[in-house]
Amino acid sequence: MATRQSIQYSVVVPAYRENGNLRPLVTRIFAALRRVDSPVPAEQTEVIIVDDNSRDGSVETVRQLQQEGFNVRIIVRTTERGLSSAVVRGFQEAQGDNMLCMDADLQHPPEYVPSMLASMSPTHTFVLGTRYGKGVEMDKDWPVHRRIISSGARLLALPLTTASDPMSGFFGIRKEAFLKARGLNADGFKIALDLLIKAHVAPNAIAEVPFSFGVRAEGESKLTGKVMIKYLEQLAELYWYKFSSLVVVLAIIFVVLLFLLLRTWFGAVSPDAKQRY
Ligand SMILES: Nc1nc2c(ncn2[C@@H]2O[C@H](COP(=O)(O)OP(=O)(O)O[C@H]3O[C@H](CO)[C@@H](O)[C@H](O)[C@@H]3O)[C@@H](O)[C@H]2O)c(=O)[nH]1
Ligand SMILES: [Mg+2]
Repeated sequence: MATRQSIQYSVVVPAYRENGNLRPLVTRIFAALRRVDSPVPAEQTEVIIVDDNSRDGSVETVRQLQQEGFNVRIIVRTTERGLSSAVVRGFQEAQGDNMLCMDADLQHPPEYVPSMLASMSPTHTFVLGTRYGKGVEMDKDWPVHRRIISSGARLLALPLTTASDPMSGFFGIRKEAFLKARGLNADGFKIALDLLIKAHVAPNAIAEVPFSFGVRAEGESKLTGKVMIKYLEQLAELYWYKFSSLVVVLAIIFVVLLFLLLRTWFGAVSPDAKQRY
């Protein structure tokens, strides 16, 4: 097994009740990394599952995978819940300088992991798996209502970032960029968007990798109406985060202009007023 120092790449997987998906996920990730043309060595890569006390056999599956020689470990949280906070926890625990986040349910193809990891560098501190790139399409079985919600959510984020798919759950960030982010909103599902803004990732520091978003292999989605409301709250916070200084500057300009206008107006009126009395 790889030594602690040799780990350069960490794959963080938030997971809740995903036992059935963990074995195919981990074995496919390492199979992709062991290919001769992989740009990233399997020995320098670890997989971290962040599970919220699913108690569905996930711990036993990971233990079995470890015995088979896979560099995978599982963090079981018992007091916290939620996708974004699980990702943040995984990034905090990661040993690699290049950290990738992906879903457990195989909607993010494990075969893309090597190229996603290799796309990160000191100049490209963020890699984004995008469903809106050239030549890719959402899986044809993806429900229409999810496509509509996804497009609406993307539209609302347009003023915040130039990234083509900031809603994506398939993304990576370099450790040094992650450490710059302050006050992350770890509620909800859209941690990539929060990181893009709060780690101050410049547009030219984002590498985009188009991929086709598949359908869930097993189990069910945890994206509920509550998650969508949380997204709107997160957007409001990010708009304020990004534009509040602009609002303050505009308010100051407005007050100064108003003051000058009133002074000119009263200055012009008062001599007449004196003459009349
Ligand atoms: N630890 C933990 N993991 C969670 C939780 N909720 C969800 N997850 C894990 O997060 C991953 C994504 O959850 P899904 O429930 O499969 O989400 P989705 O509807 O497929 O949404 C995905 O696609 C969206 C784009 O349409 C993304 O915006 C979203 O982040 C996610 O990647 C899965 O591995 C799931 O087990 C939680 O409360 N805790
Ligand atoms: Mg899913």
